[in-house]
Amino acid sequence: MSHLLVVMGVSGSGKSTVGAALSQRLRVPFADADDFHPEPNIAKMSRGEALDDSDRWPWLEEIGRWLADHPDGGVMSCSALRRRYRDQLRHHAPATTFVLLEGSREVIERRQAARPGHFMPASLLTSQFATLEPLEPDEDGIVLEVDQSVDAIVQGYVDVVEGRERR
Ligand SMILES: Nc1ncnc2c1ncn2[C@@H]1O[C@H](COP(=O)(O)OP(=O)(O)OP(=O)(O)O)[C@@H](O)[C@H]1O
Ligand SMILES: O=C(O)[C@H](O)[C@@H](O)[C@H](O)[C@H](O)CO
Repeated sequence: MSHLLVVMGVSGSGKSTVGAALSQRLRVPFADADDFHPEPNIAKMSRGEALDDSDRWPWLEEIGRWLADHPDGGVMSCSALRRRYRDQLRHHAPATTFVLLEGSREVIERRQAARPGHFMPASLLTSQFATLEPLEPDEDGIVLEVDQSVDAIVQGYVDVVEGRERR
């Protein structure tokens, strides 16, 4: 079975950390959507301004192309906060599974505060939570709670997928 995943969620939910760990466990390539942002997007977030749909559109096109280029499997860490962003990615790569890292504002805020030197200011967390649209029933998705170790989150993914295969 091939694993083509987008690890999604708000800033600080652990997308980069969990995405890298999942790619190792599944032995598939990893990429981080943060590395695909054009410079003006990084500058905007660094100023404490949230990205809007028009900032995200060309960036999501790049992410979609990466997914389409990895039909045999891959893990991409990408916020993918809105349903229409996920639709845009699925347009490029329909087989993508979205893994939502879900956590309380309290836990995620604490982790962001403890993370040194990242361009994303903690002040944007309110807009990140406000923008996040949960996975809908017709989306291929898995929700994992972030308030556990990275190994436990990875194992949670494996357990869900193995459970699906047995059915
Ligand atoms: N399960 C976990 N347990 C403890 N700490 C974690 C866990 N997952 C991530 N962290 C830590 O929380 C911080 C945020 O994680 P990470 O940078 O992976 O989030 P992110 O969603 O990729 O953020 P961003 O989108 O802003 O880049 C990091 O310092 C990371 O080491
Ligand atoms: O859609 C968004 O608002 C962006 O992707 C942000 O979430 C950042 O890229 C990232 O999470 C930085 O920390």
